[in-house]
Amino acid sequence: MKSLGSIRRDFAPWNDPNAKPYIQFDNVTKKFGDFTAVNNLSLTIFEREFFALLGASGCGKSTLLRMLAGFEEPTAGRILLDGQDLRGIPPYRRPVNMMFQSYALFPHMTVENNIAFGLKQEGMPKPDIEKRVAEMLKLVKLEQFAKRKPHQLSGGQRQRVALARSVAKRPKVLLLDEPLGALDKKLREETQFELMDLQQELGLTFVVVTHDQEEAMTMADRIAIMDKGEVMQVATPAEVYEAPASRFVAHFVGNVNMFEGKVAERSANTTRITGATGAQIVVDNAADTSKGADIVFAIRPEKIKVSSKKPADAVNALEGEVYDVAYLGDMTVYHIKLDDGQIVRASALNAARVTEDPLTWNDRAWVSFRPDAGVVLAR
Ligand SMILES: Nc1ncnc2c1ncn2[C@@H]1O[C@H](COP(=O)(O)OP(=O)(O)OP(=O)(O)O)[C@@H](O)[C@H]1O
Repeated sequence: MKSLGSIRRDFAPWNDPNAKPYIQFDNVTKKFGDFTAVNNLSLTIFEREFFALLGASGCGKSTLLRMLAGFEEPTAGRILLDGQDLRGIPPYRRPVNMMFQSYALFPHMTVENNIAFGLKQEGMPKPDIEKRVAEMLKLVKLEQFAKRKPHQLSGGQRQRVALARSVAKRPKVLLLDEPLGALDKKLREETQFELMDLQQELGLTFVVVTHDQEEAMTMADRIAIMDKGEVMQVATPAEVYEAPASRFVAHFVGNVNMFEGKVAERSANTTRITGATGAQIVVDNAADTSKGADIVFAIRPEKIKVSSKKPADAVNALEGEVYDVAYLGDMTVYHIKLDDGQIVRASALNAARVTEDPLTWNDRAWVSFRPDAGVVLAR
């Protein structure tokens, strides 16, 4: 596959066969009574990685994090940190810290005392505490708020205090469970970038739990997509989006169109697929597709072009009718009902203010796409 790399150009230890994993989940199962929250899961995370656990509510992502922190023990399997089995090691003796949401700040304490709290408990000498707190305040850009109490701060500022408090002890690994959950969209996006900067500046390993795919895509080096206590795919955001391993992952992250059919013919480089109603498309060869096999071609909306006339040079062009148009400002989303009844979603960036070939409801339209614009998945 062509470069679907990490956002940090030179950081991809997972591709280096000699790189040693920092955190290892080794066939980990967690049961609560009869219920299996995490099912025989294996996963490796590297030092300095920003790793995201992404999944719907109840898929087991918090349970995984809590086992790493030491608040729960696995029912079976092992968790290793830097080669050491963590079983039996209490939370406070693990080089791991959990960042809780900002409402866990002490309301009666000033910002600086909130940040200093864990250091005092640890018995750090006073001058060292003062130095560390000053460093932390600078890091999260809250120097002028040191003497305020949490209720005198905005939501985003409180979040930064919570962050400063959790990194003050210099844990090697910081665990973040829905860290930006309490923030509104705009602030959330800003804070995502701040978190990424902070992680790089401190050289820490971050494991973040989120159910927000955009958040995971924005921040993480790699994402583990979870479902029902199992990992469905672990990959970079670009790989998860452009090369989803399964229909589940393709649907879970972003929008996707699925063309279902049987392999009609395979030539050197391409596979011809015939759909249920006889329409044919040509796609790049996928591994293991023999003639007659049931397959699905998954393609993202922005890879599909919509036009009023049949594009002369398109390998794949299917005709239909404009069913819906949604103008979103930066882009326009079309729903095209193909003549075989399938509805295709296509999105076009509104790069110019005025469109030359505007399409509207009930217009005849063509959708076209390249053979390499999507991925072939098993049905
Ligand atoms: N202490 C417990 N006792 C019994 N069941 C539990 C316990 N903790 C978690 N579970 C169950 O395990 C499953 C996974 O929970 P977990 O908190 O890991 O999910 P999650 O993916 O983090 O979901 P959410 O996004 O809603 O927090 C859920 O069905 C939950 O009800």
